[in-house]
Amino acid sequence: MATTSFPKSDIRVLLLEGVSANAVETFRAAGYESIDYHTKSLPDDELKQRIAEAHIIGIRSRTQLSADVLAHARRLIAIGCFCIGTNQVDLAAAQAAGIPVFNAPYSNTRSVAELVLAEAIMLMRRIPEKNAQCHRGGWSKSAAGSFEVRDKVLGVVGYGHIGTQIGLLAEAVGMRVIFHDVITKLALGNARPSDGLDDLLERADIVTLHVPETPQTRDLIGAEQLARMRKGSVLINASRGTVVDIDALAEALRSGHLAGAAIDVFPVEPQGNDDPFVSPLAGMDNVILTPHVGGSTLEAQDNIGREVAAKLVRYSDNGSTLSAVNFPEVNLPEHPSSRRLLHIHRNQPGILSQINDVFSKAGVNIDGQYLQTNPTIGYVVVDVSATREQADQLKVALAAIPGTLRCRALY
Ligand SMILES: NC(=O)c1ccc[n+]([C@@H]2O[C@H](COP(=O)([O-])OP(=O)(O)OC[C@H]3O[C@@H](n4cnc5c(N)ncnc54)[C@H](O)[C@@H]3O)[C@@H](O)[C@H]2O)c1
Ligand SMILES: O=C(O)CC[C@@H](O)C(=O)O
Repeated sequence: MATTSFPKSDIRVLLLEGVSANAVETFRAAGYESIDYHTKSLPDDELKQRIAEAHIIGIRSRTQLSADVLAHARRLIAIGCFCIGTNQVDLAAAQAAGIPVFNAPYSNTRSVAELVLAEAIMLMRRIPEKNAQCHRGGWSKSAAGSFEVRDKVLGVVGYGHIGTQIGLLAEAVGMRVIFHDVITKLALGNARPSDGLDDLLERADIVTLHVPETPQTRDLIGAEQLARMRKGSVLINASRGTVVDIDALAEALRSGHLAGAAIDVFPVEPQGNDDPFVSPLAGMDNVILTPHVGGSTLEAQDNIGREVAAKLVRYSDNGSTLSAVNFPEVNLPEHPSSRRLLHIHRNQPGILSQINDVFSKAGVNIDGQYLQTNPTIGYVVVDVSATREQADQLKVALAAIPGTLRCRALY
């Protein structure tokens, strides 16, 4: 088992929002014992207190790791988002502090796509209203407003991993797929790019959103875009709550312009399962409301738990930043006969020569050296033939270099 200059028993792992038990098992199997596990996100004050003590934190989509929160994370070495989205983390602030952020970019893709396909069929058949009526003792056996999805147009906004997957599933049941993306994408199956967002909105019977949360996607679908959608069409949003102006959507549904919607994500979501959910869409029979469960299948959560925990363990044990979303990527081999020094620094002139000076003065043999930089930070990994004591001394000397953000030794 890999050892670190800091005893593993003292490395504190803080896991929030009920991440899969697999994550806990993965950490324990790698020798990490101090695991603080919570089923909810934490209120800001408590989050700041706990993150101040944590070396590794695992979150899902609810916990906001803002620059303000990260300023308290004095000991933190890595962040794991046990999901696809990483918008809840201030990635630039984490990078500036020398903290890599990892996620699971594909583990719940299929789960979201399956749900969206099911919702498309349910909405086109007006099942949400019929279901609600039956529950109230009503009986509305009628084909009015109910359609097959065969030969209908599905408009996919954001043709990435999820968007392409839903496109293929939709074609399998006979839908015609058009898509809009900000970058040129390979069209899969018979899908065709639209002539921009407006064109897609004007042509689609079902519009489904699969963009990330960014400043550009905030209110991407507002009153104007909803008005462009075909009368009687439906909207599905399983991306992020900020992408749709929810009040404008409520109005478009009330007016009857849209026939229905399926919404999984909301501008403000409850912190946990015991907290109330409030939405202008609540109580509308033609709206499927789900509590941000697009990616919540046991298969997806098991995979995510293992995948993200393994990336965090690998970074902590070995220094590899492969697939980090905000950090220079270094894929490192094992180092069975060398001590490994990891140095994360601001990318400023002269720092590399100071790092090299430390090694040349120590007179140790360098067995391997890895370097990746981006305009903000640099990440240098040096494997040396050295005793533990020498490695400790090297770590102290490296940490003293001005511009150092984080420095660790692995034995
Ligand atoms: N509801 C859930 O439980 C759930 C689960 C997984 C992912 N998500 C959300 O779905 C999002 C998409 O996931 P993915 O894996 O497909 O991501 P992805 O990065 O593979 O695809 C996103 C696509 O959106 C495109 N895009 C970005 N900005 C755009 C814009 N302004 N207009 C049009 N296209 C734009 C990108 O170019 C990219 O092709 C995630 O970022 C996450 O927020 C939600
Ligand atoms: O599990 C979650 O909280 C988020 C799921 C989903 O939105 C994602 O980004 O993967």
